[in-house]
Amino acid sequence: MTQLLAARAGEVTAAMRRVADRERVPVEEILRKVAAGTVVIPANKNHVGLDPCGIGEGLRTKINANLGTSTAFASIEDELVKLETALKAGADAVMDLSTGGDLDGCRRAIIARSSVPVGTVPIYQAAVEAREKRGSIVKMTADDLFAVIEKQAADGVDFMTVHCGVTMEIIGRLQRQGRVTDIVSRGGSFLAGWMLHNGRENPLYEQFDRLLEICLRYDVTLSLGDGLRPGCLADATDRAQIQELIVLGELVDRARAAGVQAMVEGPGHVPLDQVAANVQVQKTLCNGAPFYVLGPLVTDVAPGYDHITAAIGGAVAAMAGADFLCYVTPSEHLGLPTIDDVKEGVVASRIAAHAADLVKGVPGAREWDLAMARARKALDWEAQINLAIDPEKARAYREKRNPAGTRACTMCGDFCAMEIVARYLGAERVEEC
Ligand SMILES: C[C@H]1O[C@@H](n2cnc3c(N)ncnc32)[C@H](O)[C@@H]1O
Ligand SMILES: Cc1ncc(COP(=O)(O)O)c(N)n1
Ligand code: MET
Ligand code: SF4
Ligand SMILES: [Zn+2]
Repeated sequence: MTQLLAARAGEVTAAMRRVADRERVPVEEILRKVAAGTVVIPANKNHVGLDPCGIGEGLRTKINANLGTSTAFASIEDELVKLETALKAGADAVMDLSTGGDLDGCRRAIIARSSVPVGTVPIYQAAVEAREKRGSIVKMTADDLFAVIEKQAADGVDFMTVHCGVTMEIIGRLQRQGRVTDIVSRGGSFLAGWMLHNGRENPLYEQFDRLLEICLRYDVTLSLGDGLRPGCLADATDRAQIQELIVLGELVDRARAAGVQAMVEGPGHVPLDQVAANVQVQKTLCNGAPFYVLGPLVTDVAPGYDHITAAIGGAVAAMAGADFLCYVTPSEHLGLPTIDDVKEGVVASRIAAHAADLVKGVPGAREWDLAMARARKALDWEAQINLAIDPEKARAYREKRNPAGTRACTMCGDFCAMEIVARYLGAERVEEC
């Protein structure tokens, strides 16, 4: 039974109890929201060692770190170090997006070592294998694709990105309307290429029930992919993007009816003044399904700093109701991320999520900031470092720029505002400065 079917039957699962504990909300609320489909708990029955995590309405905003090999960098060991780095930095979920080397080995190693939910995009492996075995991606068969989905589900993948909304009709609309960057989704590009070359409809759309049957058996959560997301500000919120979202909304209904948990993926490159509208439209078209956004990146011109462009968009999106932020690292648009990029990406994304949680009334969010403010006022450096979102970085700065034992910091030195005011205003009031 899936979490969704259990919730609908009124059965509180161990995963629901754990999510309720972690979120500090009553388990009845989790049960009600899982039953309604506005919260998902991606938890494959075969993922041993998973600490269940809830994503959706009213819960802490979650963040995902993308990992995985590419053709140029195919070392599993490197990706396992990135996994450790992402977990230590506070990622709530990870995705294995490998396309190079031993794909089965990499995925299995990541699942075995990950306490957080693991996602994949099965069309990647299907495409890589079609090229190896049949000479080209377009020679992939629908059965090849479903065999990969079944294998990854059996391995314990908790959520899968499936670009079911890339249909012939929408590709036609995209071509007629014209775009600057056409299709930037990797999975979307594989499917569109396959469909146009073979003159056939998307098998993930055509055989959606076959997909649901697999997800039902393992309790894989569907992450309905945005194969037609905009790849630049100029293409944002266009007809193709919105029509795909309409289709994804219909598929959410079908997934729920079948007892399969579903969330929906969103953009991408979006100007700041369209971010909230994108979230609102997703929420209405998809009947409150959790929204999983890539960024959004609010400008196209900052390669090397796209963790920042994405954090700006992510904060606004989460404030408007997005539930799950996919990190973007400083190496986006430039190359496969390094270990340092993974850390920077996770922290930037967590800052965006927390900034939104502060104003969404998420339990515990304001208390964290208040504790930091009190530690700052008390010039309690140990507490400030421990409360920091990235304690390692905070400690390094404190040590680098202050002689040991300094009470204030070298920003103001002898003229520390906190110290001066404490003398005249605070409990430690003394004679004179
Ligand atoms: C959809 C998102 O996935 C990222 N992405 C794609 N493949 C990988 C990988 N192997 N490792 C990390 N990130 C990846 C892209 O950079 C994009 O931001
Ligand atoms: C939020 C989000 N969106 C999309 C993808 C898949 O990537 P792609 O569509 O490029 O295959 C992803 N992993 N996460
Ligand atoms: C397929 S990797 C590139 C993804 C691209 N940066 C995007 O915006 O979606
Ligand atoms: S990130 Fe690089 S490889 Fe991926 S679509 Fe953009 S240019 Fe191509
Ligand atoms: Zn991009």
